[in-house]
Amino acid sequence: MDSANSRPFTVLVEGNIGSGKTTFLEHFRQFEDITLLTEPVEEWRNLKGWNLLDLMYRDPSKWAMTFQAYVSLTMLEMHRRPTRTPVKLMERSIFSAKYCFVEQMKRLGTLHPAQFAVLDEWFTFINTEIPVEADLIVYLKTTPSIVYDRIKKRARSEEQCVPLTYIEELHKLHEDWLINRSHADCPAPVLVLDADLDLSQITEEYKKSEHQILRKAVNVVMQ
Ligand SMILES: Cc1cc2cn([C@H]3C[C@H](O)[C@@H](CO)O3)c(=O)nc2[nH]1
Repeated sequence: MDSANSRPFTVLVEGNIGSGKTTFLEHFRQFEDITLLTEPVEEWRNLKGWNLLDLMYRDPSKWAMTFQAYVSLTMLEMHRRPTRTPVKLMERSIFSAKYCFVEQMKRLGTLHPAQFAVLDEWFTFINTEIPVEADLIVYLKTTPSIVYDRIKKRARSEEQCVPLTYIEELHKLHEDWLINRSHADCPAPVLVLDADLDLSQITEEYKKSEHQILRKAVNVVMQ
């Protein structure tokens, strides 16, 4: 692919906490035509020694702004990262930052309206000034109670205080964005996968998306 003037077919992998996004991306590590960009959680857990993820969950009102400002920066860096392969799979995006997590914290009041206004100005600037393309969104659709149990089993220490209601609200925001299509500035088609399936059955579900993603890779390479 001539990477000088064409860009990779970009797939955003979206879903609630514990919906299996990392597992989904790992399934595609077998293909050399695809670049995988996983969510930089380790950067959020250690920015110059500060665990912003932990600070945010322990005291959301104090740290939500700091955390979401840094998450958005890392997402923007991932959107802009040059990719030599015909296909790029990204875990989450500046769109889920805006429509799911920042929106959730605004509604919960852990982001003050003035803080939300600042983040929203950044999102508007990014949307108008910096081309963030998405060609397909893979939505790992889950049931809140199922991912809540997975979060408990996964036992990521910072998340153990997350209540089921938080997961339920995040689910509604994902559904609003990706099923009801309530936001116009992310027009990419959405492929919905049933991510409630457990690991033994989920590979079949992933194979459904392989065709859509790899076919695009072949098309891009053949151009
Ligand atoms: C774009 C974006 C991703 C993201 C993840 N998170 C949290 C949810 C999980 O507990 C952890 C890893 O996804 O980070 C968040 O609070 N805000 C976010 N915004």
